[in-house]
Amino acid sequence: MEDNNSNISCLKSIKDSLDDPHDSFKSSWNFNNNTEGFICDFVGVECWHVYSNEVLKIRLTNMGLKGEFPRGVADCKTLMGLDLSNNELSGPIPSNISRIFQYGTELDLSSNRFSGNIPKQISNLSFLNALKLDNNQLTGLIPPELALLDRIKQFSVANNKLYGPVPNFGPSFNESSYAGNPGLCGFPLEPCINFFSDSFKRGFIIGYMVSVFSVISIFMSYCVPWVHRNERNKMLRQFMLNLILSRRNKGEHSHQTSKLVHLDLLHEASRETSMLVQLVSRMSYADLTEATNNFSADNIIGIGQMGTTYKATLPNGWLLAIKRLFDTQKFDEHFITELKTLGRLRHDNLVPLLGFCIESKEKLLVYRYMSNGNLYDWLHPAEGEAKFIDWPLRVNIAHGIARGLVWLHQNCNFRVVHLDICSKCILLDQNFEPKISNFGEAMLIKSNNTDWSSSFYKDTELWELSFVKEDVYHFGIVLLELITGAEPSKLTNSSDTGDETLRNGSIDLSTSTNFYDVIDKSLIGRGFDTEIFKIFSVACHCVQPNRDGRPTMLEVHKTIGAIWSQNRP
Ligand SMILES: Nc1ncnc2c1ncn2[C@@H]1O[C@H](COP(=O)(O)OP(=O)(O)OP(=O)(O)O)[C@@H](O)[C@H]1O
Repeated sequence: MEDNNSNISCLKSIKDSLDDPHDSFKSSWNFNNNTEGFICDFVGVECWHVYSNEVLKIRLTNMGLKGEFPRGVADCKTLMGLDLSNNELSGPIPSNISRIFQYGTELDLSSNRFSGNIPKQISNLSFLNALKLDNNQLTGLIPPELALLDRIKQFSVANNKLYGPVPNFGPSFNESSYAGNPGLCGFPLEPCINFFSDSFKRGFIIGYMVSVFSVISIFMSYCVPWVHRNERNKMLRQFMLNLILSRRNKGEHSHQTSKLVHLDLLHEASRETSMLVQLVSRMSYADLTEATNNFSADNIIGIGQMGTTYKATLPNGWLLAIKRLFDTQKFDEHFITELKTLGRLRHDNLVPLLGFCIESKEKLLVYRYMSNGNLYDWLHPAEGEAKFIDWPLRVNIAHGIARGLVWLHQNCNFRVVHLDICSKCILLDQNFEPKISNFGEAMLIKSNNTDWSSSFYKDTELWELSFVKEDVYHFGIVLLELITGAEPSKLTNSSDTGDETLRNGSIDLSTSTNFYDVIDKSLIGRGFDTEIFKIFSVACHCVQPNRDGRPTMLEVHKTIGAIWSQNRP
């Protein structure tokens, strides 16, 4: 009886909240009758059973209805389908949609005037198999969390004003689902790597950024004395050089300096927190506890410097890796940096950061699970472990890491330097595709940044030399590790202390014994020696002490790609 009453008050509330200029449904929704099942005769109402007041579907379509999303549907506890398409409804899609339409399987709000962002909470509608939001005025990013809707069969957001990457749904939808949103990218549309190649898209994004930062930049250009800015730049320049010099030592000074630079960046990044919340969903501690079997020791994948990583399984079968940070403030900065960098980046060669959780003292980062673990463990298997990756796979991995780094350095709307590339932070998915992880040391700037506090990053020479070439160096070490199978610490020492074998790329293969001394013995004589030597030469370029002489990641990526394709069909 209580359910019946709530269904009736649900329909009453919908009737009251909508403007029905052509009297398409209101006159038929007559609440004077009180017999069981009377609401089932209402126009657009379908019940579970004609003799009971339990609403199954509400279909009010093509009626010229005006008003906002009828939040009263929350009282229709048994509602599974809501079709309000082809009306003139406006305003936002409610952010508490997952409570309002808890058991919904079909939601059709297409061809209306709904505006604002698509709420990420839609991803909590776990029974949803049809979501139609096309032909509205929706803006912003499509929440990547929508990819968690594992029952979804129909999906359309065509003809809105959305931008950014499309969600990585398991079964992908075709282009028509996304058409008419000039800023969207990623399969089945143009790859996001070309996001800035189209002038319209560029205009769209830059317009957005410029509007946000123009006030700040105008103020800073005219009000901050030039001398002051110059001195500050000099100081920051010194910071960065110190940072690079001391980073190798991993000493206290390095930590202090990096902290100062990070604080500056965090200050800048904090302006965009609202956008980040759209990208990385906040997950509940209770759900994550359940998914890891109460953080059971059996679920531990590994223990790093910052915390313990657990394998987790969601009720829908999705596999996650959850990094539970040790309870110390020391890692707060890493935690935030990881969220603010990796959280907004989506690329095939970056590990997807799906969410985070902060509850009392707990800080957790949630990633997609990479079933082949990290590259380091494959190159340095424990005794008795039968792990081996052959040369073609190694080149493919190198090529993928380079591709990811090129994207970070040059091709996205944010320029990012990782600053901690190593074989441990290269994760491998089920196909051994490499995914860069661990962005806790990373730095990020907008590519059209005009903010004075970051103007030193616009000094291309400084940015390239201080940071980008640091990533190139670390990538070179990973390449050497792939070629030699040696521990990275050994390689770092060799190149820093002047081992000519590793520092000099111009080794003559026909005469040199050095090359064969250092190469991983298991790779020799399998038809790839010349190719290995060429990659070795690339690695030596990357690790040369003179930063100026190191190639860019774009050059490295092209060279590896060319070497790779020369010998393969
Ligand atoms: N998304 C993931 N999927 C599968 N395994 C992962 C994932 N993320 C991390 N791991 C594994 O969990 C372990 C711990 O990772 P973590 O990043 O904490 O430590 P690390 O890589 O040793 O780095 P550090 O010690 O610098 O923190 C590593 O063995 C790593 O391979």
